[in-house]
Amino acid sequence: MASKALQITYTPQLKECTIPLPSSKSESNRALIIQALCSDTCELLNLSPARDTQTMIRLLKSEDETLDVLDAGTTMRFLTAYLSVSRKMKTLTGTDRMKQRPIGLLVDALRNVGAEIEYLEKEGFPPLAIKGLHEQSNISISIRGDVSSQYISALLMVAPCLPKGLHLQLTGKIGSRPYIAMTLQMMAHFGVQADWQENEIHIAPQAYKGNSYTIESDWSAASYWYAFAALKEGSEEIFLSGLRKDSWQGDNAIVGMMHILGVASVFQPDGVRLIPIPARQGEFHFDFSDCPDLAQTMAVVCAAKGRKAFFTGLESLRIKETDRIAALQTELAKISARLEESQEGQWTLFPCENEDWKKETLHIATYEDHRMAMAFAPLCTQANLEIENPEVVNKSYPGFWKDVEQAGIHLTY
Ligand SMILES: O=C(O)C1=C[C@@H](OP(=O)(O)O)[C@@H](O)[C@H](O)C1
Ligand SMILES: C=C(OP(=O)(O)O)C(=O)O
Repeated sequence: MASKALQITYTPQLKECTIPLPSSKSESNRALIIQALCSDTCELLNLSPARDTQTMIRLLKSEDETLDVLDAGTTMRFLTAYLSVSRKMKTLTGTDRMKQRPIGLLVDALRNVGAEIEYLEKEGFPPLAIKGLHEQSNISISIRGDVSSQYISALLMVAPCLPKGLHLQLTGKIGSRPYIAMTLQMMAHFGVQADWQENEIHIAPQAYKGNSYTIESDWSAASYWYAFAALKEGSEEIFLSGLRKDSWQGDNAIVGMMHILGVASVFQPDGVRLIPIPARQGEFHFDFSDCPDLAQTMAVVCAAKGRKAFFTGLESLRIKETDRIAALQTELAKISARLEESQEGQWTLFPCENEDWKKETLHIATYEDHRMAMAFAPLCTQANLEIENPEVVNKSYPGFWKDVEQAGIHLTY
């Protein structure tokens, strides 16, 4: 859906500001599935305003035969497992892009457990017809760990509700590992124990227990504010509310990454203060295997700060909201920066070669990917910007542009 582009005025120095941040869509979508599987009352506080979470809330209540997840990966994957065990006959569909995002490994795993699921268009991809699980066939199954951790989280959340429980063997490299840990931590909070030893996770049949849970602010959303802090001039502080030092979200890895790029984090009981410090010298190595959603933020900051960096762990980026590698390469070229693969899995970020791009308005395409819009927005500290389809941010952070205005940045729609 094309909309008018958003003009962002060049603003090198931001106002001192407090950014409320949305709460985590990853935590919210897990909490909602657990609540749906729990027969006691679960009180969920501070659920995310993200479209992905609002879609999950709506679809869990829906009586419709066809459920449309739009572009929400976790909603698609978690509902596939949830509907299978709750014996609901539903069709699950999504956007054109969702129909290109693979789901075969999860469907195979659920079929191995005994679920009946059919592909309605292309083998291995949504839309799916879910017919439910009548009798559990296998207790022990294996699944690759290197494609999407969301398949694993989906299986884990339904595992205690299976008549015989589940023994899951993860094969190959495990990507996005903190998201798996988050799933198990949230399950433990609602009374379900799991045993995770190396590549094997065992969950006995057991019931979720009612509890209340307050969702933390979203660390992936926080990363864009770290980027503003790293690129702006002046000593004004940015305060990010609702973030915890002992977070369950792996994207709090942004704290360490940005420390070497010149942003210190001071934790307070109600959030974190971002304070400018001198950046470390030299070239940087960043591994995004555990935190793929930070790759776009870091690529833009390294490019604009003129820092050459070596990136690994980008494998999953090609199957997200867009092919994020291709999107990054195209947009970084507009600021004379490059992201190139030197050997398989090893990427080099060559920073901006010149500053010519700062002289004119920089047009950024967003590829129906919220993270492209938010990762490039901090470049308004360097040049006038124009962001295509700014409403893409609604997927995870509907208040993003309002928060940008709070930082003293002028927007024109
Ligand atoms: O489980 C989750 O909440 C998520 C897991 C990650 O996906 P992958 O496991 O596919 O890398 C991440 O990129 C996504 O934004 C959210
Ligand atoms: C990859 C993402 O989301 P999902 O896979 O849940 O669509 C994301 O939010 O960056």
